[in-house]
Amino acid sequence: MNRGAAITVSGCGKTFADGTRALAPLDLDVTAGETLVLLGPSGCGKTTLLRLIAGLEAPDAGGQIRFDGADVTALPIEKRNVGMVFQSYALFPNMSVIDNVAYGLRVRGMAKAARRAQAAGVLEMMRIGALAERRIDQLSGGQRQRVALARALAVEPRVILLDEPLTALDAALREHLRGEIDALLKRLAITAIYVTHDQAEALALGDRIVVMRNGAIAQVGTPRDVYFRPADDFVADFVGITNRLAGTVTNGRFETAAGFVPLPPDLASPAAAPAGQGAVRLLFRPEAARLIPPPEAGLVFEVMQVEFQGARQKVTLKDPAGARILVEAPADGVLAPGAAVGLILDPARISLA
Ligand SMILES: Nc1ncnc2c1ncn2[C@@H]1O[C@H](COP(=O)(O)OP(=O)(O)OP(=O)(O)O)[C@@H](O)[C@H]1O
Repeated sequence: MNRGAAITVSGCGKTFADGTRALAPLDLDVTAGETLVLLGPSGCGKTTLLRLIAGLEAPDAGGQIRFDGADVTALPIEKRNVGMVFQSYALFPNMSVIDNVAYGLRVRGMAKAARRAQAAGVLEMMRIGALAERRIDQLSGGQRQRVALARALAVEPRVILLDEPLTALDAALREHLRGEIDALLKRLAITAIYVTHDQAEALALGDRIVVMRNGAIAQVGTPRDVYFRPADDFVADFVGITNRLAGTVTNGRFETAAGFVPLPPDLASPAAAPAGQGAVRLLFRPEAARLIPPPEAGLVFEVMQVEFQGARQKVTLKDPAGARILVEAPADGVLAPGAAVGLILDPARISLA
């Protein structure tokens, strides 16, 4: 069963009263039931976009937001059937856990016994039933965030909006809760929009990721798209380490100082060539390359540095023009600085810029 709403954002920009332009007018389609992550550096407009979808903020004139086709632009948050979770929890500190979770149901006029039963069910689902009668100020950060999530889900929203919900927690707990949230959102098949500046969180949780920059959308894609086929340098650098080789595209091959790379058809066609032509750059991630013996390779590099990490090793390589790249390889082969190595690139994980 899919109980999530499809969301359409059309021409929604936001300029605040003081003249700050937080969002340029943008379009975005969120599929019913998906988890969409808004990823980007501080100040890029993620929270503003989330607040427009929530109904906590109105878009500039001309913007429109629809849930399952129905225009909700003029509706306040309480009429949109959305649940929200914030980094700061925003719980009532001196109320019990179960009263916090039942709060939204009380506001909707549900009778006491019924709302407590429904809240207790959600607490069980989140595996914090034992905390029902505790006060919020007696809970750990991770427990508070579970309560905040339970409260958002208790009203059975069709959309859940999460703004950096794990940022206040320590690394181990963050990763653990991330897994729980992921499983929960998939099980409920609710539409979720999740704001974060943490790329690992975005890659792990998102069905799709919207990478934002300066109030605009830089790229929308699956985690694999965004990671392996970043739309531009900004996306490539924001979402991990990227190698860049300078060269030219000729006859379906990328030619560079270290040799050549055969291009897959979608990159070799003239239509795929970056604007301007002439010199282009080939982009790939450290793990998209495999080391092989030089005679078998189109690309040959010199080993500069090897960092042994147990199962894997990080190898810094230099091409004849002096450009450096970083490759991650299994640690089974011993590499000596100064040696020549061949490189083969996974055609599905390279891009041109
Ligand atoms: N109420 C407001 N009045 C004026 N400017 C605002 C207001 N709210 C946000 N801004 C500005 O709009 C821009 C986008 O802010 P927003 O909070 O959406 O960014 P963000 O990507 O969520 O950043 P962060 O991760 O730091 O929360 C910023 O320059 C911010 O200072």
